[in-house]
Amino acid sequence: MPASPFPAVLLETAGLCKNFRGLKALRDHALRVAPGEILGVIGPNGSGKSTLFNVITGFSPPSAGRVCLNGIEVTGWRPDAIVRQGIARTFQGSRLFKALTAAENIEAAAQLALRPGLFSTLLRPPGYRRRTDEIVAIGQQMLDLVGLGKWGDRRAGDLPYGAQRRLEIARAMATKPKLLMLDEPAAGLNTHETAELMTLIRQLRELYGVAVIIVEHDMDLIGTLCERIQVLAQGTVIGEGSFAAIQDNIRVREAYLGHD
Ligand SMILES: Nc1ncnc2c1ncn2[C@@H]1O[C@H](COP(=O)(O)OP(=O)(O)OP(=O)(O)O)[C@@H](O)[C@H]1O
Repeated sequence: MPASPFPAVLLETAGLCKNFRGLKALRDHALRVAPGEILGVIGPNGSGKSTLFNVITGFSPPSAGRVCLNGIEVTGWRPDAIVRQGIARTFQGSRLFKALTAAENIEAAAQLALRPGLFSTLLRPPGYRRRTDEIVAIGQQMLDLVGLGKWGDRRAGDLPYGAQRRLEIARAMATKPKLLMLDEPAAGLNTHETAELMTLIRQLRELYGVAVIIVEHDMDLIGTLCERIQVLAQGTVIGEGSFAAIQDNIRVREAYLGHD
């Protein structure tokens, strides 16, 4: 694996495998992501990108290997514990609470990260009120950030599609992640919305120092935004480097770019 141009390591996977009965969806995966880095993961359909996200974020336990965040091994942890450790994600399809308002969607996520717990909710000890205020403030801050500041009271399900996708990112950011993982964030967006999305992702890194891993089929977005790209095919890493380097990589061309 080529060395990362960033010296520090935030996320590290090693020997990561995921088998579904006979199918090896992920084989001996290894990756290092630095704080604040924007990394793209690309590959043909079925190459293991979503499986990688699921294994890192605790939605699917790996068959072998390890995942470490800031030197702490989080392999096999529950998704909520991984969120509290500092990894947040979005999904390919929307997983918003459609009947809740935009603000409530974000506040629910902030609550998970701040962990008020049943005790606090029932007994409301000193500090409870402050924490509730903090959650509402985070919610508004995140809505403003993604351009939905005036839409907090709208039902999430009533928002236009592009706004729902931005709300998903706001919800993930409300957990104050060190690493944000976006699964096909530009899917279904038009050119203008995709450009806005790229600006937003850069802002998130600048304002919060968050590292971002993006799975995306939109090669313009990947080439414009990502400092480094990892390419998967049939669950295996077949290339890694700058956009120019992976375009020149013969294995990548054969497995992926040649299919355009
Ligand atoms: N829960 C599951 N049970 C069985 N097989 C699965 C499961 N999830 C994924 N797979 C298989 O694992 C392989 C990798 O799938 P994955 O969804 O990770 O690919 P992907 O690169 O994200 O694809 P796409 O670009 O189409 O989203 C595929 O062959 C898929 O059919």
